[in-house]
Amino acid sequence: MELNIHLPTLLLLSVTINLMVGGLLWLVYRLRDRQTCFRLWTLACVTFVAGSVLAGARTVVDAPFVTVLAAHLCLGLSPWLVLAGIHNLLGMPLAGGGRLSRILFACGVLYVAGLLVSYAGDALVPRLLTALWSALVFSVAIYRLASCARTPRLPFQILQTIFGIHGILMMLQVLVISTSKWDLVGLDVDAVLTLILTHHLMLATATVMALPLLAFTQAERSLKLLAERDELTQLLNRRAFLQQGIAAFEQARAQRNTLTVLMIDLDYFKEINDRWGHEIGDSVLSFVAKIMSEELRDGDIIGRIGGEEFSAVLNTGSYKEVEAVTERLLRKIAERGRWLDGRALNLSASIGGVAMSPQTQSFNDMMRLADSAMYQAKDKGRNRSSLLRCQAECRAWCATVARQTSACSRMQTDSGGRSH
Ligand SMILES: Nc1nc2c(ncn2[C@@H]2O[C@H](COP(=O)(O)OP(=O)(O)OP(=O)(O)O)[C@@H](O)[C@H]2O)c(=O)[nH]1
Repeated sequence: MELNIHLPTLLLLSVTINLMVGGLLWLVYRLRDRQTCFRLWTLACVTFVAGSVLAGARTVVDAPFVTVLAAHLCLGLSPWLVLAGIHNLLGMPLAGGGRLSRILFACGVLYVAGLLVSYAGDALVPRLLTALWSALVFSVAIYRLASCARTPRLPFQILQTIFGIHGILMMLQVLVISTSKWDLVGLDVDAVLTLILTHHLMLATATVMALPLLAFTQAERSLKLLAERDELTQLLNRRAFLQQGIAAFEQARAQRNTLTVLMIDLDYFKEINDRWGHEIGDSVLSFVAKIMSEELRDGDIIGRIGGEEFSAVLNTGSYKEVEAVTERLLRKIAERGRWLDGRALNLSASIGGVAMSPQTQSFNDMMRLADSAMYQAKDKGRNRSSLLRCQAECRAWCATVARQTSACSRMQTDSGGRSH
């Protein structure tokens, strides 16, 4: 096999690109609140460049301590730094984080020990050790990226593909080096290793270029979460809840499906605040949010739409199902909220609910009806639910709510308030 790859040129190109991308990552690190992953990835570029330069100096310097040992330590450290950056970005601990981290650490110790023992002898052994170590680190990186199901998936898949090809190449290198001693298949070992090195350099460059893409999509995702979540309960905030509720309503109408809106309000919450303080009040709100998240289904939309007011959109219009859900919610709140943080709080809630019907022309109609049903539950003595049952009843409610709404806007106008 005739290969016309001019290795020094390729090395120079890879070193230049890694230096440029490393510089860019360092700049991002300085500009973006010093996010640690960017510093780790900058160091990964630097160690990769250092390793490549030191290994390349082999032809002019006869000092294996530098051109083999130091070079391979740098080349082995580089993928590990990439992995450490990914861990930092995804918020996972690298050290002390379970069995996989311990195995990786043990393999790292063996790898360094192996280099120390072999660097002065056959040059292929350190190469084999570094290839094995890199393949292991890439496999762990693939596993880590796969185990956190985040959206958008694309940057994760790009990196996983690069790491996958990289890992396969490294294992191929291990295979070629280990069989080279016996010359089993008559391979031109140097040519094949040069080919592998060429791809290795290109993939290493592709990796450092793909990392910022991953970091930026992660940052965008965090911002989106921040904008649509209620800080205290981590449920959807009012704006995001309404947005998702309207979308679910339109979709249900288009597909001739149905859904139910629930309005949940804590009873006598002001007394809890007044008696135990706002901090306890806050933990009560988090407690109710937790119960709702646990008791409702994954596809249901749950939000905190006001102080002590929660709302949910359920993917069902069945009175029986909704009744079972509200009974379960009321029971859990009362049972688990009897004592909270060592205090007798005796929590309860009132729930109003309405299913989609010809009378509910918009999601806002449903919210209004569920709200007035919830007030009916309060009027009837609290700690109960009030669900609008049939179309006739719903029609009557719609008329009442419409009268109340127009009376309210009349009152606002009469008292000098502005109606929009
Ligand atoms: N701790 C805490 N309290 C809040 C928050 N938002 C609103 N509140 C309080 O919630 C209370 C709501 O009181 P009300 O509207 O009178 O309702 P209630 O006491 O639950 O009475 P009913 O609903 O009629 O049973 C007020 O004291 C608000 O200060 C919050 O984020 N944290």
